Amino acid sequence: MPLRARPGARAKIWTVSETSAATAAAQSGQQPSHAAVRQGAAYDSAFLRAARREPVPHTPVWFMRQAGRSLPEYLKVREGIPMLESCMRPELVKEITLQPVRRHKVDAAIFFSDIVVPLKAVGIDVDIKPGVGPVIADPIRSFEDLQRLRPLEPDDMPYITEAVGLLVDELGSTPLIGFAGAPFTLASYLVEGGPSKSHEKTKAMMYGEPELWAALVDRLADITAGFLKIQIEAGASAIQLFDSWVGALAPDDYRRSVMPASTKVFDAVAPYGVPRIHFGVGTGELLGLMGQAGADVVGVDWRVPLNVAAERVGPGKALQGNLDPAVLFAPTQAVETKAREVLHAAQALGDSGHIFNLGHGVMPSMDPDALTRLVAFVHEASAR
Ligand SMILES: Cc1c2[nH]c(c1CCC(=O)O)Cc1[nH]c(c(CCC(=O)O)c1C)Cc1[nH]c(c(CCC(=O)O)c1C)Cc1[nH]c(c(C)c1CCC(=O)O)C2
Repeated sequence: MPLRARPGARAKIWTVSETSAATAAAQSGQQPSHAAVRQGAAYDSAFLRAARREPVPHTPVWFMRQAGRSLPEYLKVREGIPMLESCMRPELVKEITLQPVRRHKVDAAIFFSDIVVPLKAVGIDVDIKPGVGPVIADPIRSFEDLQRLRPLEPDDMPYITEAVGLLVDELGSTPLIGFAGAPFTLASYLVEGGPSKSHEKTKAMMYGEPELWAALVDRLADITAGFLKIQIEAGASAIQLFDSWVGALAPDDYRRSVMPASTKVFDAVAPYGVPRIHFGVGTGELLGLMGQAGADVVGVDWRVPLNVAAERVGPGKALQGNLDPAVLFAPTQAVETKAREVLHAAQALGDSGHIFNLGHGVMPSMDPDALTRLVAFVHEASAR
């Protein structure tokens, strides 16, 4: 099916070379920054081309949570080192980020860190408990508590700048995806004090104390934007904003209470010209709004077929997804049948504009070989 382009759509935003950070800098009469020159090495990769909706030799593929516990080599290098400490060791971050690239031959690396790392950098007492997730010692529940959420300064995370720099040097033409947690998902951890299924305290604040809520997500937007800027300045050539838990909200509540903060994040990084991906779980009803918040690529979980997602998101944006992660536990032939269905549904986007991924992250108990086989299959089945 041909690309659908409507008048007034941002159809060309990633299709012209002047959107390259280096060229943009050159046109404004400035010397291209170090970051822009580094991004140039990955500029023509299948991943970045697909994100810009340009023709690709094959559908690019990477996996959320590709760096982590499904890999024995990860468990080995992490032995005895707490999660958050490992995020502050640049050589270790480099090694863990590269592990899935070496093993699976994925088309992009995702920076090994965590969405709570910038919260720790501004002084929040947070830990990541194995098998549980982020736990906050003193949850944020009042205006007074908000004072603890100071803005992130450019020099607050030298270990991130160093790790991204090491990685970009090593990755060459393979793009590095930087990421951050979106304001709603970070707010949920901060208000609940830890992982939550119902987000009850978070929603109670959102509905009951709208001014406090607005101030909270606005501060988080600044911290998130700061974390993304640090990664882009150091050489990340795309970013993904994870709003993992925002699927818990109805569209009107998303529009009123979350979208302004997420939009602020996307607007803050727009001048860099790197593709911006937005993802959440169970967000079928929010896909259009999440695109409107400022994403160039909308991540889709497995509950909505990509051709339906394309209709909901509208023209001018690429899609990422969306194989049910649990499919990886089935025999190879079933995995390939389901992966082919994803590729087929993506044809609604035309010959480009699709990045293959799982509908959520790799699970710790997954067989790494099944992931390696899936990458090869996607490359082969989508070769043009
Ligand atoms: C919600 C969320 C978090 N962290 C993240 C999200 C958004 C993505 C999503 O929806 O999955 C983002 C994240 N966390 C991690 C990455 C690294 C890059 C990658 O995707 O491979 C990324 C992108 C490493 C990690 N982050 C974490 C691990 C596991 C740490 C370990 O090895 O013990 C890794 C590799 C810890 C973590 N941190 C968080 C959770 C829920 C967990 C898992 C808790 C558990 O079940 O043990 C918060």
